[in-house]
Amino acid sequence: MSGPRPVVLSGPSGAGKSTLMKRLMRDHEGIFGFSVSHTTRNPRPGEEDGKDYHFTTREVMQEGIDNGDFIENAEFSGNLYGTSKAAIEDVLAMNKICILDVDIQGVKRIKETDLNPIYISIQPPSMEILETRLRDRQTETEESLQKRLEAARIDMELSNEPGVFDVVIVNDDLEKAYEELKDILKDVSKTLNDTFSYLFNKYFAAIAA
Ligand SMILES: Nc1ncnc2c1ncn2[C@@H]1O[C@H](COP(=O)(O)OP(=O)(O)OP(=O)(O)O)[C@@H](O)[C@H]1O
Ligand SMILES: Nc1nc2c(ncn2[C@@H]2O[C@H](COP(=O)(O)O)[C@@H](O)[C@H]2O)c(=O)[nH]1
Repeated sequence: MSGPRPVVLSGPSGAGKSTLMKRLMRDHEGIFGFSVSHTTRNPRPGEEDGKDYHFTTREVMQEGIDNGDFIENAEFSGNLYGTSKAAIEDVLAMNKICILDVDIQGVKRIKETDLNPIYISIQPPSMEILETRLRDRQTETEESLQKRLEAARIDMELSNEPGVFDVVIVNDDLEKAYEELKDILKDVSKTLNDTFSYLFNKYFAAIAA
């Protein structure tokens, strides 16, 4: 795939990936584009089909997977999630930096492809704080909350293994985590291809103005 180098954001459910990513996209409109995943879970209040996710059924999604339409897919907390080739191509076609939000299984599968993204893990300060954030978000049943906490324990262990992520950000203070994320994207841009550097130059010229 051609175009600017994508960015994978991963980390436990409730760590703050969507919060950080939405802010990045809102503050720097036209620079970043979200790879809209498919999922078989039900939409949450306020979530829009085609914007937050492509909400679908297991049968339809499985058919797409069997047809080779997905670069990766995973079972998470009782539902199927996946990144379609079209989701990424749509963003790259607009010459935007593609941001993917995937779990640790997705990270492993993407490493087997030629996507070559920057891998960033967003981690919570502790399991206790993660649980509080997930409960306060009020999106989960007790059963799905427990599944997410179990997955989080595995994720937190794996994220510390050398070579899995390029960077790990601990999202304790939201402002600090956001600044760190912006700094990483700025630093990484120096080593990237011309298109990406061009976009970053455009981006930093815009925020300096
Ligand atoms: N630094 C922070 N301090 C306190 N609360 C936070 C912080 N960052 C995020 N939150 C809150 O924690 C909750 C979980 O954040 P968010 O939904 O962004 O997590 P996520 O990693 O995207 O989760 P998921 O993978 O389930 O989509 C939200 O209610 C959000 O407002
Ligand atoms: N492997 C993939 N994981 C994905 C994808 N889209 C989202 N996710 C991850 O799922 C969990 C739960 O998300 P939620 O929206 O139900 O809270 C979270 O860790 C996401 O990162 C995907 O396409 N592939």
